[in-house]
Amino acid sequence: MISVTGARKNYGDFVALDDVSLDIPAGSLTALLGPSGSGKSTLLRAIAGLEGLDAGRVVIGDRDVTGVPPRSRGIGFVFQHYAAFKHMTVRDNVAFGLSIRKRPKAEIKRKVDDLLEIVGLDGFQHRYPAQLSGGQRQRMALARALAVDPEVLLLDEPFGALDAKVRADLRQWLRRLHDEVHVTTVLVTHDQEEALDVADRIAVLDKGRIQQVGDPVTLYERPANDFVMSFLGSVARLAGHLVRPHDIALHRSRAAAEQLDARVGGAAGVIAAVVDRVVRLGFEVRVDLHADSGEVFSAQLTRAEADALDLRAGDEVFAHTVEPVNPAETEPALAI
Ligand SMILES: Nc1ncnc2c1ncn2[C@@H]1O[C@H](COP(=O)(O)OP(=O)(O)OP(=O)(O)O)[C@@H](O)[C@H]1O
Repeated sequence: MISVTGARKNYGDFVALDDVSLDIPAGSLTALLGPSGSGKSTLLRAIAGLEGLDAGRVVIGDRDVTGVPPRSRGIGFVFQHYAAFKHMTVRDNVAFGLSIRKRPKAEIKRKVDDLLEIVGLDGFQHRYPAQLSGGQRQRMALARALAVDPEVLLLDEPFGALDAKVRADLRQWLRRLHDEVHVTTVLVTHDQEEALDVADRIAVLDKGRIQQVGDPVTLYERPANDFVMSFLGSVARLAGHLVRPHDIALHRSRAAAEQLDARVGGAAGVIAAVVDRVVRLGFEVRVDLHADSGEVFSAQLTRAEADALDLRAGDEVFAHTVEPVNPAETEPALAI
């Protein structure tokens, strides 16, 4: 377990960490998620000891490491741009931490072979970093960080510089790697999809404060505030209420909308709106609308729902939110 208690960090007048307390369970893969400047890197660097705190404590396992230098904290760290030793082969880069600790040669060989296999670089040991792709280099960085058996693995946007497809592959790979090695891992990301996809716990930060901590489903379905809700997925504003686009139901008839809205107890009432655009996105269909009040919003329907409604630009519809008190009582909101 990692415990951060009452962490404060100021840069001049700017408050980067504002009384942050966070427990990170042993063996978890926890994401620190937030927009640029929210303090997530500062928090990670404080856990690593790369950043001193103005106040607060950091405990790793049963050791208070607050004043302890990074090299003695039992951590492995991977940055967005991994600074590999360019003149060393992949093998020597991964072995580096073990070599300087003067571990026996046979042990180093065994360990490096194992790690290269785990990170999928076992035919690449004799290459130099310049001969690897960006994704391979980050995997080498992870192998190197893991080589010294860290108690904690700290990752600061490790896939941030890679293109979307490689990022998506690597986060799946990181998830599998974590399931295999179980080292307590903290991942900094500004990408909600990455956090939801890979982490078993997410701490959402904004303006140097923790907004909510929980598992991905809880954060998505029961966000603590509007910030968390907006940051974890797309939202629409309907009569002043923030709702997920897939929690908006559309009907052709006002009476049907009112009847269903009364049944589910929707928060926003029934709103007359006009369809601006219907966009098919694979299995889902996004309907862009504007209300009589001028409010612009989007609803997300399944293809079957959209086909049944057969909407075109210019059509009038009646929208309400589907926020059932008891989901068991709710029928699919599609009475036309
Ligand atoms: N050494 C520094 N000197 C002054 N200000 C700093 C320093 N390091 C960070 N900051 C400021 O502290 C705030 C938090 O920075 P931090 O790097 O923790 O944010 P972040 O959430 O990781 O954002 P990003 O995703 O952009 O890296 C930012 O506004 C940043 O400008």
